[in-house]
Order: sequence, then C-alpha cells, then structure tokens
Amino acid sequence: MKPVFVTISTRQRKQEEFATRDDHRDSKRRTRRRRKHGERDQKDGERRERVEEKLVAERDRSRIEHMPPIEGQQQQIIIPPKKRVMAKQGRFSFDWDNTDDTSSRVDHLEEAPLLFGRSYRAGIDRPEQRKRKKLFDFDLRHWSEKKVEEMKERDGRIFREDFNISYKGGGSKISRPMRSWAESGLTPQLLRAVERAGHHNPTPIQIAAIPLGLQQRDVIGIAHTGSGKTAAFILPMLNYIVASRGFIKNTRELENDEAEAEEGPYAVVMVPTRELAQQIEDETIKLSHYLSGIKVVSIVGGQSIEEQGFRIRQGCDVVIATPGRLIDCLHRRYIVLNRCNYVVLDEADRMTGEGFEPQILGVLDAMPSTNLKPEDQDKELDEKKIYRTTYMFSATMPPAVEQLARKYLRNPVVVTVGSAGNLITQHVIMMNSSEKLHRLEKLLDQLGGDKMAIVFVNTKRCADTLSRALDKAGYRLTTFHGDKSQEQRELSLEGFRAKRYNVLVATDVAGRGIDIPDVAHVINYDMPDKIEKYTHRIGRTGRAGKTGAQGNYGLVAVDVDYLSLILCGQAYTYAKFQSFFMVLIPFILLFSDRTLKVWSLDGLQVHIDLVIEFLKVWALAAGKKTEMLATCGSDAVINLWHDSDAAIV
Ligand SMILES: Nc1ncnc2c1ncn2[C@@H]1O[C@H](COP(=O)(O)OP(=O)(O)OP(=O)(O)O)[C@@H](O)[C@H]1O
Repeated sequence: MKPVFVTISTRQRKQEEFATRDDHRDSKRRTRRRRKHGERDQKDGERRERVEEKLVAERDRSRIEHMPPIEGQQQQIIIPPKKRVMAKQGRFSFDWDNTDDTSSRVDHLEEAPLLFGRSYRAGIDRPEQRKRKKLFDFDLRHWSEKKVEEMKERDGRIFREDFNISYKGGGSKISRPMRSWAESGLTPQLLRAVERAGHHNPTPIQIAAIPLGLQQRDVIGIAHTGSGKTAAFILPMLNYIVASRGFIKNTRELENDEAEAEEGPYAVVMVPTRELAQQIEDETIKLSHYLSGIKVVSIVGGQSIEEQGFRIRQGCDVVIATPGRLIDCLHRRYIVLNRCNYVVLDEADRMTGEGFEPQILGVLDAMPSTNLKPEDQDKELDEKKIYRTTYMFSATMPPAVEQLARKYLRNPVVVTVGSAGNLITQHVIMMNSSEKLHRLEKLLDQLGGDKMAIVFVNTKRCADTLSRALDKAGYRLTTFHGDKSQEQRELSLEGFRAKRYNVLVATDVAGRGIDIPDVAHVINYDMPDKIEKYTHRIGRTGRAGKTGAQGNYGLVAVDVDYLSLILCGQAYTYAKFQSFFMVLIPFILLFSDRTLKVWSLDGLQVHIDLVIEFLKVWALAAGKKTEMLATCGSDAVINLWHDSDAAIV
C-alpha cells in the first residue's frame, strides 16, 4: 500500500500552533486564578478565625468579670496588654529656645538676610521672616536698664552670668537674686544699718544668698575669701528674728521678756575659732544697729563658762559659738534651743570635715524638729510658717565634704560665686631651706614699715622660733597660734589691726575668716598641706574687692641640687601661665616623690603639654583624678582640685 501523504498548508499549521499556545495560556491563567481564589479563601478563613477568637476572649472576660468565682477553681484573669504611652514630662528636649542665647549678638541673627526659601519677593521668604521676627521679638535691653518687673528669664540668666553666680539644686522655685539693697526685701532698719556700714552695693554672694535666706531656703554658699559672706548670712538671720519675734509674741502672747529669755536664742551661728566668733559678733551688732533690743552673745572657749551662762540667761537672740563650748553650755543647761530655727555654719567645710561633727549633731538635736522642712522637695513651703533654715558658708567646699554637709540640710540650694584667688597675685620663690629666713627678711624689708603682712607657718613651734628670729632682727611683729592664751590672742589681733605691728606670724588658726583690712602680703613660709588651707590663707589679702597689691608669696624651700628635669618650650608665654605655675610647682614639689628641674624661673617659658603630661603621671601615681589638668590658670587649678576632690593629703 502506498503511503498517504497529508499535506498541511502553512496557514493551517500556524493556526494550530496559535490554538495550542492559547490553550496553554488559558490553562495557566486558570491555574493562577484558582491559586488566587484559594489564597483569598485562606485569608478570609484566617480573618474569620481571628474575629471568632476575639469574640470568645471577650465573652470569657465578661463572664469572668460578671460571674462569681467558682469555688476551688482558680480564676484566670486575662489582662489586655497595655498601650505604651510616652510620658511628656521627663522627655528631654534638645531644642534651643531663642532666649537661651544670652549674648548681645542675638539681634544680628534677625538681621541675617534670607537667601533661600520660596522666593516670595526678591529672594526673601516673607512668611519665614515674619515667623523669625516673632521668635526673636524680645526686649534686648540689658537688665540694668529694666525695672525688676520687666526682667524676663533671659535677663535673669544674663544677670547671673554678669556676677558669676551659679545655682545648683533646690528645685525650680528658688527666688531670683536681688539687684540692689532696695530690692532685697530686708526691713528698713536693716537697710539703714547696711548703709551706715558703708556697704553701698551688695556683693555677688549677698545678691544670691540673701533672697534665698528670706525665702527660708537651706543654702550652701561658696564664694571667694573676703567676698562678704558674713553679711550674706547675718542679714537674713536678723530679718528672720525680727519676723519671728513678732510672730511668737502674737501667737503665744508671752507675758514678759523673762519668760521669753528662757526659750533661748532664735539663731545660732557656729564657727571653728574664737576670733571668728568675736568678729561675727561685732558684725552682727553693727548690722542690728537700728533693731531695738537684739541681743548677741558669743560663747567660746578660753573664757569663763559660768559668765557666759549668766549672759545667756539674761536673754539673747543670737548666739555665736564654737561647737565645743556650745555643747558644754547645753549639757550644763545654761542654754536651751527651744525656739532656735536658724542655724549657720561658717567655714562649713572645716566644721563638717574636721572633727566638729559630733558637736554639730548634738546642737542640731537640741533644736525643735517640728519645724523641719518637708522632705519632698516639690512641696511648697508655707510662707506663714517658720521652718528651720540652715546656712553653710565657706570659700572652699570639696565635693566629699559637701556631700557630708548635706545631711544637715533639707533640699539645699548650692550657690557658687566666682572662683577663689581672683584678686590675688601669686608668686613662688624657690630656694634652699637654709636661705629661707634670709629671703623672708629681704621680702619684709621690701614691704616697708607701713605695709602689713601675715607670715604663715605650719606649727606652733615654728611660729615661736621664727618670731624670735624676726624679733631679734628688729621687726614689729606679733605671734598668733593655738597655744597662746585667749588674752594674748586678742591682744595680738587687736595690735595688728591697729597697725602697732606690721607683721603677724601665725599658724592656720588665723588662716580662715579673719578679716583684717589692708593686709598687703600673705607669705607662706611653710606651704600648707592642703589646697583648701592655701586658698584660705591667701584670702587674708585681697578682701572686699581690693586686689592684693603684691599678693601672696609662697616661700618654698626646695633643695635646687635635687631638682631634675621638666620643660622648656616656646609655645606659651610666661605671663599666661605664671599664676598656673606659681601655684602648681610648690605642690608638685611638695607632694610628689618625683622631682622637677626648672631651668629658669625668671622669664620662664613653659611648654604646657609637657607639664600636663607630667602632672597626669603624677596624679595617677598619687591616685588622684586627672581632670584637674583640663584647664590652666591658677583659679582653674584651685577649683579643679576641689572639684576632683584631689585635695592633697
Ligand atoms: N556689700 C559690701 N560692700 C562693701 N564691703 C563689704 C560688703 N559686705 C561685706 N563687706 C566687707 O568685706 C569684708 C570681708 O567680708 P567678710 O569677712 O564677710 O568676707 P568672707 O567672705 O566671710 O571672707 P572669709 O572667706 O575670709 O571668711 C568685711 O570687711 C566686710 O565689712
């Protein structure tokens, strides 16, 4: 049989091909559609399941809520997860407020041309400009040109910057500093007394601390030596006494002054030395000149306690005391502190840090505790109520001591003004120990007969030896130390104040608080063992805004032969680092076992990086913190030493 050939035309073949391809595509589409439907069904199913689960959960919850619990069966409580809500308070804002800028340049920002934006007219974005104008639309006058009621938050900041005042703690409701005596809120009698004392303008610490005292806030006040801290605590204290005398008389209606006297003083000031107590007594009497009948008594060691007890029983409003003698009087019941609500610790770091603690606690325990402020710092103080107010003042306050001191205070405001040693030029003269006396005599000769100097030594014996040597050499001098009788001490200070003597040889008993005007030089014949002592010693000059004419001299006996190498470079000028170096070198020499070589002290050129490196190593070796080296300049060094608690012990 012959095979049959079927011929298929090209057209036919193409038609078949297309048909198969269409079939194929259709089947694919169908599969995809089927799969899609399947997925949708599955999703619908899942959604349905979720809704059902939710309904069941809600039904269960409402059943649990409304049905009494079945005995013996533990009830399962379903707590829906809490929605996270961000607390608005406490959220830190990194935004700038325009008033934060206290520089006088702030107006220039407004004037800056805007060359970007929507180009509303000639490249200037008008709406944006209007918005900015509104933002910067605050009164740019200096605070001194404004009335007090016109002062805004920004003015307050500039004011504090101008006086170098800073606050720490105390919450947000601290009263703002006063700008003048007239704004202080002190009674007219006190203002008259201030005028009479010749204090025409308040000093920065007075500006900051007096309003806080009047607000009954606890205060830790740190301001440089001779800056008027005494008046800063006496004035609010006297104001408080005037107010509480009236208050107590009105409320208790005491019949006579005798009964009132039995209640004890309204205020107690504790100080570390007798001379300081007497000095504060004088200042209090001076400032209470126009307040009728304010009685001030100082009770210190070295005088008859019976006599002091008698004076207290005669009635007193203010007691100024050394803690030891005050405790003795309390134990003997010469004094009660039933209505004492105002406590001041002057030279607070010395008082809390150096062994007076048990006595201070004893005194505080003898005071009424009912008037203590609420512990909750956000709780507002009742203006009509009398609270216990505690004031602490000093020129130095190492952080560790501040921490210790805080337990006597409730929510204190820490006020810091400036830095120590601002007004005092400091010099260091290096020499062998055998040359010290000769060099001291040379310095005293340079002073001339009329200039006054305090020569500090570290021990009573050294004070006596040095005094004998200087006396022999014919200097007009007096000696002052703890082994002298009270009478001798008083005579010494009185004679020095009256300029019968122009040299006072003293130990650290005279290092703190003693206010003798016109002391031109403080000479550290022996360098002190702590930076705080150094600060207080040099603070006997440059008081009440006066600059220490030639300031403080530290005579450091260093055997030059044993000095080995530091420095020398061209990078920094002598003038810039003079004070930095003048303070640091003696301490380095005294307290490090490393030695230094100073190529030349006159016209010294210091390569500061080298010094810093050296000090870092030294500080590490001595276990001290090294951030003290972050800044230079004598003030910074002193302060940073405080800050880093690296007081050299
Ligand atoms: N507002 C004032 N204007 C002018 N002088 C003042 C003012 N307030 C106080 N003084 C005077 O300044 C001197 C130093 O004051 P004060 O003894 O109170 O200083 P201080 O800060 O307590 O010093 P230190 O830290 O050494 O104890 C005193 O003679 C005092 O009379």
